[in-house]
Amino acid sequence: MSAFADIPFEKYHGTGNDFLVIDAETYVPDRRGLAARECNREAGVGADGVLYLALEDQYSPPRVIMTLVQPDGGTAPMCGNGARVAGQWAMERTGSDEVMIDTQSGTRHASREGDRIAVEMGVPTFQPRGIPATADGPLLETEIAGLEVSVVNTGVPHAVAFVENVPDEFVDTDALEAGVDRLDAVDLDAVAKPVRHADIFPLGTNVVLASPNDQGGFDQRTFERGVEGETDACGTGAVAIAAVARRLGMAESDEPVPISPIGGDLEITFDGERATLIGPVVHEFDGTVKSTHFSFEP
Ligand SMILES: N[C@@H](CCC[C@H](N)C(=O)O)C(=O)O
Repeated sequence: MSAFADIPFEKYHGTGNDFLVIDAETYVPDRRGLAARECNREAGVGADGVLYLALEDQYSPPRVIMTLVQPDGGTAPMCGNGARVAGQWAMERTGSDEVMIDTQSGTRHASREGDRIAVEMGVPTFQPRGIPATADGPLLETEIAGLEVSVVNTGVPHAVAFVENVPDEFVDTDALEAGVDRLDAVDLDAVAKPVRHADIFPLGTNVVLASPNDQGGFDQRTFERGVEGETDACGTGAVAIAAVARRLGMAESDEPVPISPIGGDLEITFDGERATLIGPVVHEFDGTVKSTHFSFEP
């Protein structure tokens, strides 16, 4: 018999979007409680979510079933950076340079591309039913809760705003005068929360700010649903920026789109409408956390 068993985890990040990875075979009696406690950056290890990964290495290529539990205790149907982490994790275990990742929003192919991991992300949808959003047609350059956004689902919903359209009341003008970039001067919490919770989105949305940069791509900031705050990167959000930029004629349709979140550099490529997310993954350290429930072992 043991109380509060030790649960092994591995800590990874993809361009700063960080996760505790727990083998799904490990008995975790309270996944919701563990995520709430251990994602907290003061009281716990600190992370943007907990990835439960189940490896099925009898297949070729190997498969991994991915479940993301977010700090609010809920699960998300997809996570682009989490899928890149899942790909790296499964490749480390199997020696394979490609794996299939089963997510709640579909099966995704991941491969090693030099020192980066690429995940095929499917076709972004602008149709309201697929967002989901209560609207008669695609929401493009539409004002929602005081912000002009274009809305797309890239596995999860994203409302994408270009920084020049953020109202001045949300921008720190002193910071601008001191030379801070407009994207960095935005009060993201203040501008994003009303959109994140707007009635038009029955399941809520993530909110992404994009700013054209010198590399022919976009700098990114993201307010994430489930984290309920800003993260250093968001893979589905990066794909959302690229998809919206192509749709609005702000990016070449045949060229890779470089996206730079706070935590590093990502690249989005398209095969027709099908997007692929490419970027680095880092295995940071390993450890154990306590289970949140008293547990009995035989
Ligand atoms: N960080 C993720 C997205 C995770 C899900 C999101 N917070 C949601 O609830 O929709 C990514 O890299 O895509």
